[in-house]
Amino acid sequence: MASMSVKHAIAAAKKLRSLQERFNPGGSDIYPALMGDEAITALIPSGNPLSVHILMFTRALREQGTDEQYEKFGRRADNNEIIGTFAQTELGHGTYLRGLEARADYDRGTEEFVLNTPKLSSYKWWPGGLGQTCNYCIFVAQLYIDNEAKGMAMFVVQIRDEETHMPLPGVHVGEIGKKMGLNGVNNGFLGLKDYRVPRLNMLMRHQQVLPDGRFVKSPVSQVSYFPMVFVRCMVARQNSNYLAQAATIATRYSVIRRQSPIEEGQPEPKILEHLTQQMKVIPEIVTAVVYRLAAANLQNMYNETAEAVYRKDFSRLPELHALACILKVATSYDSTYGIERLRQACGGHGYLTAGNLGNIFAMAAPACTYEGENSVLYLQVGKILMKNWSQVLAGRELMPSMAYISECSKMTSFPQWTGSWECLLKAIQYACVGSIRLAFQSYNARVQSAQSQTAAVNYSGLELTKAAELHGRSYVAGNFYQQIVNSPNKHQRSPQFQKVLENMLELHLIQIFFRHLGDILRFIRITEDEISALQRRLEEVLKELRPDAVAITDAFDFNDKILSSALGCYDGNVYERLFEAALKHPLNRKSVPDFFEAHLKPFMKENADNAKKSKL
Ligand SMILES: CCCCCCCC/C=C\C/C=C/C(=O)SCCNC(=O)CCNC(=O)[C@H](O)C(C)(C)COP(=O)(O)OP(=O)(O)OC[C@H]1O[C@@H](n2cnc3c(N)ncnc32)[C@H](O)[C@@H]1OP(=O)(O)O
Ligand SMILES: Cc1cc2nc3c(=O)[nH]c(=O)nc-3n(C[C@H](O)[C@H](O)[C@H](O)COP(=O)(O)OP(=O)(O)OC[C@H]3O[C@@H](n4cnc5c(N)ncnc54)[C@H](O)[C@@H]3O)c2cc1C
Repeated sequence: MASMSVKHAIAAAKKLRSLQERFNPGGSDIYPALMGDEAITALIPSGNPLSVHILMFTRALREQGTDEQYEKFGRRADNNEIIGTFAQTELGHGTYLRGLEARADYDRGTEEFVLNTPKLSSYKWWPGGLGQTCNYCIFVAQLYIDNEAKGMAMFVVQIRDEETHMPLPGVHVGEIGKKMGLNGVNNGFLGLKDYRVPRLNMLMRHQQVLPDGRFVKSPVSQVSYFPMVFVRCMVARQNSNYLAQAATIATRYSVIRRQSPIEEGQPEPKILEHLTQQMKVIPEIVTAVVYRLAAANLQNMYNETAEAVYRKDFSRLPELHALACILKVATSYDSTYGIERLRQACGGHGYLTAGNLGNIFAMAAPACTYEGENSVLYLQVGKILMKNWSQVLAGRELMPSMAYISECSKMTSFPQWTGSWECLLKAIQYACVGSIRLAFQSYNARVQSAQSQTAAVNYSGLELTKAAELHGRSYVAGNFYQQIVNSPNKHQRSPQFQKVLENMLELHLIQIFFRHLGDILRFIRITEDEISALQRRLEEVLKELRPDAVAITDAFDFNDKILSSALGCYDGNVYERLFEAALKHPLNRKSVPDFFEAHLKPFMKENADNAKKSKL
């Protein structure tokens, strides 16, 4: 599987290169490469072994290396003359980066770094493509000068000979084993023993080690985390795509499959006529659209911040970090749960490999873990919200994406309930700010009682997580509202199209309201009649969107090859394709399976003989 994936990935990368040269000749714009990576990944159901090379290795060289280091390594990496990965996680540590054990000791005598993974737990473990594909990596290690720890640093390390692909002396590298999915990616392990690299192999755009061993600290240590921020932005885009693929499959299947009359004596309807089926499928279509728009916003913000960082302006880094964390978490959680809901909506056939929903789930699910385990990132955002609440209490302005927190903090109570979109959006924001206030009371009480920040974060973790989750909901719903109601190009839309978008906004806001009704009722009084009115509107908007469901998912424009699903094929010949796939199963090559003579027949005969004996 790994070699097939590499073959496909290389073919697709070549295609990508020719597209780039045509649309972006000689340019360094990474965006076409990402689209290419997305296309490559989508075409290789077992995952793209070049993803981390494209998304992390090449970018780290460009963003963390000096111009000279880019010329020496980055250009060859961009041109796929060398293939690398990003080796940060270890067998013993993934989240707590300050606990990483791999070390780089500077030898000023030879102006080299001596790299070691001192224990088994120090081995790099997980990096994509590390097992067999890569011949280089970015090796993340704790930097030591005269045995004094200086923090994390990144090193360009060649791990295999460029001609023979043999692991170099001092390198122990291989595949970590079978996974739930993505088995074409050859995630690998890497051990280094007294492995020497020249001083100039340490990426030194932001921090330097001078020949005599003097250390020049980075102006902002967090900029070394930038490669992770980028992939978190990409995960938001990629996982909204996975959800859109699954929604397309389940929608198409739901208008082909007929089951169970709704009225006695009537013919069996398409299953999408059942209201409960609409509630399983249509909100997921809308969620895919909502996150795709949020991810596009985040990508623009990433590009602006990356340019600023390149100019040594780090001012927007904290806001990008917060948004990249919250969107990576929200998109990966909601897409993973949504794809499973869509699989269940396809009944038994949803469980068939030919439907491909299981594989889409297996591709989407690890995004809840890689690039920052989701609950750790929720806590990251919770900590940032605590800092921002202190700013609110001090009367200071907040970053734009958190401005609503200031506005809500000035409200002494929630205004008269109207049930309008603005009211629903404000209710989610108001509940978020209420949760932040409660979390801050707990957190601050702990800090005031002399608990350390990390301990206070841990013991306030549940409330911090809730506040972070509601902040994500507020941001995503607010972004969708702005795009639908206040977009500058709204007047270029046909009235029919605008109506479909407004129906999607209505569904998203009501769905989020009901999902967080408990959180909202803690801070806002809403009557039973007002809640029942929203229930009616939910049922109504599902009915309104039902005729548009297929057109919206067709607009995602996934080729049958990308969906790779007998349930979601464009021509709708589901049963024929299911049967065609079944007949291809190896067990159907013979009428009598080999195991009959070898196992089944003797087993049944033994039971028959025993039965006869027991009658005698
Ligand atoms: C086409 C699209 C395809 C997309 C699909 C992707 C395919 C590729 C598949 C897989 C690739 C996977 C790669 C990986 O998994 S790489 C390894 C990822 N590992 C992590 O993300 C580690 C997660 N751990 C953390 O983030 C840590 O908790 C930590 C780094 C935050 C460090 O924690 P700690 O030392 O405890 O520090 P603090 O929490 O106190 O933070 C310090 C300070 O720094 C700020 N900060 C933290 N992180 C960042 C950041 N990323 N950017 C900017 N700023 C950051 C934090 O807010 C604190 O700030 P302060 O309070 O103002 O001091
Ligand atoms: C498919 C896949 C691809 C990957 N690709 C790469 C790659 O290319 N390069 C790379 O370097 N890494 C890669 N990784 C590794 C990934 O980054 C780590 O798995 C991730 O950072 C989580 O770390 P961990 O696995 O050590 O889990 P841990 O950090 O051990 O987490 C285990 C549990 O402990 C909890 N926990 C940990 N710390 C805290 C805390 N402070 N507060 C509360 N709870 C906490 C977590 O929430 C989680 O529930 C990949 C992983 C996967 C699954």
